[in-house]
Amino acid sequence: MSVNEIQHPLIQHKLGLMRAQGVSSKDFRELASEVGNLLTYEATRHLATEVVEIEGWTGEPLNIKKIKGKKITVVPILRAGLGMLDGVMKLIPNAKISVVGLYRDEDTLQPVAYFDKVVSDVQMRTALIVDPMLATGGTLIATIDLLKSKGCENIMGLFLVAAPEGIEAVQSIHPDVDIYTASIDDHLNEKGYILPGLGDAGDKIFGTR
Ligand SMILES: O=P(O)(O)OC[C@H]1O[C@H](OP(=O)(O)OP(=O)(O)O)[C@H](O)[C@@H]1O
Ligand SMILES: O=c1cc[nH]c(=O)[nH]1
Ligand SMILES: [Mg+2]
Repeated sequence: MSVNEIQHPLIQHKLGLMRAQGVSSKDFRELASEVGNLLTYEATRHLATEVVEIEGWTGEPLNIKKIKGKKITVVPILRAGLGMLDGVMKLIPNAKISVVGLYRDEDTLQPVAYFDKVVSDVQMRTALIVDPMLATGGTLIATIDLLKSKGCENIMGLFLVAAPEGIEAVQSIHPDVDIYTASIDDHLNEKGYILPGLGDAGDKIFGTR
């Protein structure tokens, strides 16, 4: 498993704006999408390419590079993952989308699964899980369990913010999954919120509460 904290100035600048007290839902949503886009650029850096011959604009044969072999399915985790989805899809518009729905029980902090619609050929694809927050890791572990139970073997996750506790939990159970995040934050508080974190990302994206 590789854990990648992306230090790009654009990502750090945009994430900093998201952390401000009183940030509007409109700004938070736009920034979540933009950082999701930039994280996708980083996470796809190592996709294999192959050379194929085409007819170039002069009519002469020309060798170009195309992304090779395995295709991607993007896996947004409802609800908050939807806030990053359009930014991700702008870079990989032909990817299939596998939606999963889980929420974290506020008292037990355990993930509760309520929906999944995973593409039928997920075993032939790289899954790119998308969620703003990796806190205790329970939601991510449950999502990876689901994808693996359907035969998916290549899994990556994109997160705006990740807690060290959650990364460690995921690493101990799913050491093969690569993580890309804009920030590994400090710690979880007693309610399982990431500090300094972003607060409740789902509520900010959807304007609830
Ligand atoms: O790592 P964990 O401790 O499992 O917590 C992370 C999960 O919590 C948040 O979702 P939430 O339960 O708030 O659902 P929502 O997206 O519907 O707001 C977040 O978007 C992750 O899915
Ligand atoms: O800090 C956190 C932890 C879980 N879910 C969130 O939205 N924020
Ligand atoms: Mg939430």
